[in-house]
Amino acid sequence: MDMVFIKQLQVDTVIGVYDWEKTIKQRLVLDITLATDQRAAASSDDIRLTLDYAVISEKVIKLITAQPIELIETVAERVAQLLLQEFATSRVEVTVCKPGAVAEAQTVGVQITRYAPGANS
Ligand SMILES: Nc1nc2c(c(=O)[nH]1)N=C([C@H](O)[C@@H](O)CO)CN2
Repeated sequence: MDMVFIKQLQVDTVIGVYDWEKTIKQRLVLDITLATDQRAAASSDDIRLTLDYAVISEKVIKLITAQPIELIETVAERVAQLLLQEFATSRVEVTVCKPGAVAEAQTVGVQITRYAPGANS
């Protein structure tokens, strides 16, 4: 399957479980992959026939920064549902990292895969 991907999308937002986290912005870093058949876009050289990674990035940033969220699991799920609802894709993978969360670790995070209704899982 062909893929459109976005790597290391940086989003500064209010994220976290603890009270002290609710008054500051912290960085999240996302990797996103969307399955899509690219053959029609490639043969016609027409962006309207593929998934525009710039448009996707903009919508994801807007969604995440719209309101405070506690868990990065919630971020991952909301992003996956947005992508499945608004873009022509059968399968999405979303990784959300919170690099500042654990001082002893390079990064921590969650990764999910979600399918469009009717797509093979
Ligand atoms: N699985 C998760 N574990 C933790 C989360 C989270 O979102 N998912 N969040 C926190 C705190 O907000 C933490 O990042 C503060 O440093 C702890 N564990």
